[in-house]
Amino acid sequence: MTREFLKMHGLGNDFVVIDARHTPYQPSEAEVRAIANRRTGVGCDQFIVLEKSDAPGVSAFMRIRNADGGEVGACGNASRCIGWLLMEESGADAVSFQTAAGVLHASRADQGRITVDMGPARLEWDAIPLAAPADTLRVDAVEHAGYSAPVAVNMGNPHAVFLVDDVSAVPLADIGSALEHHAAFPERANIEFAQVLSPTQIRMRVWERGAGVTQACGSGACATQVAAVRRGLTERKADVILDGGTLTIEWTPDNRVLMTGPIAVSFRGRLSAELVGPGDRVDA
Ligand SMILES: N[C@@H](CCC[C@H](N)C(=O)O)C(=O)O
Repeated sequence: MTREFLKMHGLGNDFVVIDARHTPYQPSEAEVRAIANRRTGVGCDQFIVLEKSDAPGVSAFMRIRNADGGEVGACGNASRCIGWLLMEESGADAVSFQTAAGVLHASRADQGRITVDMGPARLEWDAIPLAAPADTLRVDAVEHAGYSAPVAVNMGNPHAVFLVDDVSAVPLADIGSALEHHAAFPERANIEFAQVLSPTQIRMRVWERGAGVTQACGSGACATQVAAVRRGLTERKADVILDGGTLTIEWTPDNRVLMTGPIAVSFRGRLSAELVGPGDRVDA
């Protein structure tokens, strides 16, 4: 038998989710790329594997891989999806689970939405990480195609947020890759362009590391709200409007970043035999 998967998304940022809590599954980068391929595979922005965790007080471990196969520390939209799955399974209204970047806490919010405490925003240059010491409020070393001095924030993964006057004018697909791979970011970076509409509303577009332009990025929305508060542009709680919909983000005075938004299940399926090597098949 091949592996069963669940296709889920958060505001159009979509995931193939595999439950490997009983039968371990660690596909190679090439295998993840094949599954994520929208023409020949299932198609997704991120590939999520739910694994067993022996850590106290957590329900599972969430492993996150980008469409390019690389493993990363955070994915806000998938965290809401996994939080919801684990709560549905247990019947609880709150759950904790582990990621490579730390333990996350998810809970039910209004209108079927899910809140995830995405943990602290890291703002030190070497936590982003940047290649050299710099003020993360304006990283002057970064300049490309007329866009410069982003705010750098680590939300378990690296983000560079450019605050601009007109986000719709940004040629994101043309310049995203060069910024992701800028020499200032030794681990590459997720790139956000954001326009503050009011003290409680931001419009944001994203180029994700390892995935390109996506409909939404939860950790990117968190980084954007942190960046806007740091620049004195928004209140502590604001709506971040992405191409795929809206997330409410609150950066608390004790440095927790709370993200609230919807989740969706698209369909359940099985990976075809070509996408799963013989060694990774599961018993019927
Ligand atoms: N879509 C995600 C972020 C996924 C990881 C990111 N591309 C990275 O490389 O760090 C989100 O919703 O946060």
